[in-house]
Amino acid sequence: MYNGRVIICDDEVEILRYLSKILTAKGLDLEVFSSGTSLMSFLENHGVDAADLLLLDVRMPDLDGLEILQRVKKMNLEVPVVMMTAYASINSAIEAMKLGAYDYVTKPFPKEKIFGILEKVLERKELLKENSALKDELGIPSPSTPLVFSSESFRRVHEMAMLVAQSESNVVILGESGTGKELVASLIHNNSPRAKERFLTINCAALSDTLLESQLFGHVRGAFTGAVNAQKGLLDAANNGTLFLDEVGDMSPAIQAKLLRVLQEGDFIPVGDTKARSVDIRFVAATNKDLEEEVRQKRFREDLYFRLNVISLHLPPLRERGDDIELLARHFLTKYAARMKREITDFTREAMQLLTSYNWPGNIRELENAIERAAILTRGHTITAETLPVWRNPQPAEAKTGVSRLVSLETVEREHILHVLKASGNNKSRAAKILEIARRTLDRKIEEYGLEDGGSR
Ligand SMILES: Nc1ncnc2c1ncn2[C@@H]1O[C@H](COP(=O)(O)OP(=O)(O)OP(=O)(O)O)[C@@H](O)[C@H]1O
Repeated sequence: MYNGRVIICDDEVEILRYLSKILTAKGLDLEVFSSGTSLMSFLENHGVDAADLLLLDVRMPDLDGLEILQRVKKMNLEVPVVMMTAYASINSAIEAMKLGAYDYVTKPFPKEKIFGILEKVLERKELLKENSALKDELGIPSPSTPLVFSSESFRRVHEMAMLVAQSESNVVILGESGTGKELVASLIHNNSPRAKERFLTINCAALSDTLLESQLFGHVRGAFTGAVNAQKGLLDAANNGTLFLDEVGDMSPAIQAKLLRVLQEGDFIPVGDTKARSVDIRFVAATNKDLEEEVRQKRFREDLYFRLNVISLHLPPLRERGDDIELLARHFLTKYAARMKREITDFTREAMQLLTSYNWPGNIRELENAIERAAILTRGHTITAETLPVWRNPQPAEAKTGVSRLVSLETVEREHILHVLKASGNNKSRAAKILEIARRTLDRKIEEYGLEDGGSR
């Protein structure tokens, strides 16, 4: 018998029946969904609700398993995700592993396969518990990724960040998606007097209001439907340390008001509680929105803006960082070649030329994905231009919109959306942000232009 909780999502009723039968027989608690959208609305409102495993079908008509996996990762929901796939879609399973899935099973699978995974997952949970207790005792700071740069524009930001780190001031980091805002926030923390304390992060755009509120402030038992146990919030957990508020510009007015109290009074009240708790936290916030404009439009509170924005850092987009493209490309090549145990050591001149002449709307994250992909596709010791297919054609945003190519506005829009979707690893939330349109608008356009299957129409 096992002691745990599993969430299952599959549109095939037979599979749901089979899994429900074998898992409940082992004493597991289940939460069952027959469509991706119903699972997502549950996750948005309740998080993973202390589940130990999420079993997710890859192919579902309404919402693809891979898209759900990406959203789960973006929401920082801590649950191992196991993808269930038909043999024919094994490529999606491999893609899922790259996106951070814990494992995958091919249908039809014997029950021993699922039990084997469950045992590993439950054992891992125990280990993590011990581990985090140990880390708490020792106060070990989180390890940080090295910042790679040589450009003058980034050197100035780095210098400023190191200076700012010494102070106790709150900081706002501005910059396009994927420019390294979170990495710079961790650099500030790791070089600050709080370095031995925790650095915690939360993405304010990825969570529903209710979930964001309870993640930040915590809640008492029974505070709302589904709050089976009391839960400490991130403000409690980050006490004496640094809290990174990613996409702060997307915070609702109600949560902005509650957060302002923390900044002004140094205390907060968990959801459903009556007593305030004092905290001492340094806030680093990031956004790719124009916060001043948000304040002018009355979407972001001015008082909160002034409290957070004591110092602001502006991260330049990759296309304005000159030599950094080559340096970063080499850095990621070393990283992924080592990870794949492959001896790939260089780029052909043509490949490097493509990399340095591209405009990188998804910035460093896009570059990193591109190099990882190229390393997978490369057979020899050198990355060739052929492994960078996205850039073999001129970019729609630039060259294709020139007068020499007389096409309709619709064609340009379709191509550009497709290009940004690819560049963002098919992450629609990120693509919508790059395109500066609402996620709903993007969904509508994807449907309109038939881009769901990668635009093969
Ligand atoms: N200077 C750098 N050197 C090495 N890696 C970097 C650098 N800057 C960013 N990265 C890597 O690029 C990726 C994106 O960085 P990060 O998540 O910090 O960007 P972001 O601006 O916070 O993105 P978003 O706005 O989408 O949240 C990460 O994997 C990060 O490790």
